[in-house]
Amino acid sequence: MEGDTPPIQKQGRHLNAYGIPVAPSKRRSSVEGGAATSTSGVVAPLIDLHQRIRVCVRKRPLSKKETMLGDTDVAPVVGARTIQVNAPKTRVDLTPFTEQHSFTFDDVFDSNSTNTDIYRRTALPLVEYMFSGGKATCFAYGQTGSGKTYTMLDPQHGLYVQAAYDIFAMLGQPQHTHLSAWVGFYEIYQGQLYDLLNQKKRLVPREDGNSNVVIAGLREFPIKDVDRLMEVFDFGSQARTTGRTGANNNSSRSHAVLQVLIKKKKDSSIHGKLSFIDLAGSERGADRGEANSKTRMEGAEINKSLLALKECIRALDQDKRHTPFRGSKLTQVLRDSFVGDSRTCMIATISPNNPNSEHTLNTLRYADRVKELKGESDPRLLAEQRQESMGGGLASTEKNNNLMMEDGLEFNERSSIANSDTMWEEDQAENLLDIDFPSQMSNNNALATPQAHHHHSVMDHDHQEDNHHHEDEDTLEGNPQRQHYLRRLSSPPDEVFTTPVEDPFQSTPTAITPHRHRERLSDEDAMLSLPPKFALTEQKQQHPSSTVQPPPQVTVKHIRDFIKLHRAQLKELDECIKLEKKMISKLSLNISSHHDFNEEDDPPDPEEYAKTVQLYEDYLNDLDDVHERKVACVETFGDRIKAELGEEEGEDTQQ
Ligand SMILES: Nc1ncnc2c1ncn2[C@@H]1O[C@H](COP(=O)(O)OP(=O)(O)OP(=O)(O)O)[C@@H](O)[C@H]1O
Repeated sequence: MEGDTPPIQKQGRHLNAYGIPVAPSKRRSSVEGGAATSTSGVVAPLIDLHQRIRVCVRKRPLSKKETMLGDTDVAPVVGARTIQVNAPKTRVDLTPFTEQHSFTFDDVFDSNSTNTDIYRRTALPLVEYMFSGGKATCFAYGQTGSGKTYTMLDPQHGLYVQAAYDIFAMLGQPQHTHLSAWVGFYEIYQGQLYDLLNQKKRLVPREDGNSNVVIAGLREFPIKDVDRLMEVFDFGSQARTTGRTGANNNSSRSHAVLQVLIKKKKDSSIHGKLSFIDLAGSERGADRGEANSKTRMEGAEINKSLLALKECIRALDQDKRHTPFRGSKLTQVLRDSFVGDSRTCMIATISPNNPNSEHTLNTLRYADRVKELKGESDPRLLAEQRQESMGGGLASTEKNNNLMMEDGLEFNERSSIANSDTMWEEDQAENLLDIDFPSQMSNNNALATPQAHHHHSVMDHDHQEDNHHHEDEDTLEGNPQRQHYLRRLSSPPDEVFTTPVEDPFQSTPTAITPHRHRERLSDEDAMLSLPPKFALTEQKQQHPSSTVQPPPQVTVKHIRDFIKLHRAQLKELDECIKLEKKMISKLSLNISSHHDFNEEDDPPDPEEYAKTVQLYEDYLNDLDDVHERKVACVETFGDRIKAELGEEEGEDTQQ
């Protein structure tokens, strides 16, 4: 496929992710950087697969149809971490030119990469993390038709199937015999949750007193092997909302969340959680084609939630104290998988053909905003490489994985990983989950459906929850009709599920207050954390502009830190304003270069006019992004000011 890439024209400009020209001398190619090239056999660098946030890109091959239409591949992978987009453009004098953009991510997978290659560097570390007692999320983001479902939920090779093989292999290990796997599958469509395993029953996300997200009414199933998981998954997939868009005849119009839980057999308390998310297509206006208003509304809702997701992960990557979870239902339900000691892996999927270059750029910019790596020489990447070359700092799991990859073992052979307990010792020491999840569970589902309880803060007040029932594991195991589970799945709940769930939180009063939780986070990040609640001395000062008590003790270091934060905030706003100025210049230059646009009597050249309108649309989309960035910045800083003044924080800040 790479051979199809058109040569970059001489007059082409090299731009960074945001379209700002980069001086040629500063460009780094994979060759310069010593990285492998994009052809088969590329070995991605041995980076830390256990970072809190990983952002990877997957490029799919050109489809037969695209090849027949003569489309070319304009997105060459130029290193294990860098991809370029050679966007075809036309100057105002109609001469064609190419805009070249470069992006660097934790991993870039070329079109010849298999789902297994991708699994090894994305979901496998999350599976292991889940067994260590953590919460993790793996999601695919990209334009409609770019391969999200193929990557995430393909019934043969999707990451979830590959993960399932490893999960069951690990459950078979002696140290895990006390654990069992459960699965739930739901979709988020137009801001509402629907259970894909229970006749699309409407679900309500709630939050318990310990900041755990509980999906009220979600039916979860104990899973014994991969076959059963696939059967359950197939059943749920058929219920998923799809539609036809201008870009894909079978487009996912909802976000699908496949939630795998590892529970302790003795009390069904949660040991670990891994969510696979196939996001709805990220198409923008032009893709909607002749779409009706329903499709447009779907598109607007999808865009809103994707924007919220981006801002949340970005806030986490930058260790911002304020994470705007309330921006959408998607981020509300993922909240507990993002806070605390969690792991997130995003796979941005792209279509490499020239007609999709603008969408590809949008996807890559989105991914770039989530985790802003500054080229292959980014200090974060170099630090990891240094660690590797010194032979230290890598989790033993990673070393094992890489050794195994070199050995060419299959992923299910890898599952018999030795010493997984010791591999995760360090993480277990830091694990917050023993506190996040109630430890004294009844025999029932921990996350799925607590009954109404005074510890819950309800996210969605619109709907009353239904009584939750769940399938008794022993009953199912001994059931001779097990192979007919599909029929039972579609039967009314009471036929199958006879054990009402007790409220797990009833017997476990709140173990930790949000306040205590916050204190723990503040240890992690002294700079952005709250000041130590001002409790160290008796000294009292009255702040002139506030009725609440100001900090009794403020150290010079504390003030310096605050000034630093203030400067950082101004810098961020300054960058936003610079970007906006560039955007304005680009658009106004285009308009003023067309004299006929100003002649009222003379209609402008329709082709040029259409290009300008397109430019205007791009400008608005970019403006929207920059505006969100400013809002996030101002809100975060506003929270910090409030905290300095000793005022109460908003709900979202209590992680
Ligand atoms: N890496 C790949 N190799 C081969 N075929 C692929 C690959 N990625 C995607 N495809 C094919 O491209 C088509 C579109 O992929 P898919 O349905 O996964 O896109 P999507 O991003 O999930 O779209 P939507 O958001 O509309 O649901 C499918 O026919 C799929 O089989």
